[in-house]
Amino acid sequence: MPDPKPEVLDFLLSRRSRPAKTLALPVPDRAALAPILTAALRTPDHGKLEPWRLIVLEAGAMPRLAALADARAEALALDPDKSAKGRAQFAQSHLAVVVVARPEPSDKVPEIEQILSAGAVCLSLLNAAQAAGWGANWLTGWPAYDRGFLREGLGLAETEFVAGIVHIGSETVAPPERPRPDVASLTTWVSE
Ligand SMILES: Cc1cc2nc3c(=O)[nH]c(=O)nc-3n(C[C@H](O)[C@H](O)[C@H](O)COP(=O)(O)O)c2cc1C
Repeated sequence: MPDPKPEVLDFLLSRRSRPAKTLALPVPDRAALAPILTAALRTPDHGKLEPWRLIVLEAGAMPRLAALADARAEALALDPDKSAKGRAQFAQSHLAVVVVARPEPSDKVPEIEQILSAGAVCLSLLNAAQAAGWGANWLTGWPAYDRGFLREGLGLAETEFVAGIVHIGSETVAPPERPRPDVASLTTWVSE
């Protein structure tokens, strides 16, 4: 017989992100973050390869990363709007968790499955943070794809990449709900 958990289902049916720039203090401390990170890594992982790792960016790291985003934007000759967005993601944040994908060659587990597992870590992290009462937002942005930023700012190896940067903090505003997908038009039922 099913063992329903209506509270969990209600949560999943109503959960939503908050824009990172609207997240404020306080943010979870290391003790409060621990179960959120544990839940995030309790993620389907074919072959138990653990093809991901986490980097927690605390408030003290943000000015350095914002300055590096500026420097990289200048080196890449990015337009001012794009440059400012890259900086703001770090300058305005008090806490973010970088989910790093690190797929490895495997005869058994195709790379795409390892990458999908990293995406699943991002959603689990988002859900766990929201379930714990925090606002959260899964972002990438150009710094997440800039090898110079990743190497110098986050210490990523060339084989690693960012699956997501999940910002976590206190909710201040609830913007209008975004339109949600039409399940019927996206679902095919096969019965014979
Ligand atoms: C891989 C990935 C990267 C994303 N990057 C950004 C981003 O850089 N900027 C942004 O505004 N939203 C970005 N989003 C979208 C938001 O995280 C999110 O989908 C949106 O705010 C609604 O989320 P919700 O369904 O949890 O409410 C990204 C989503 C994914 C899956």
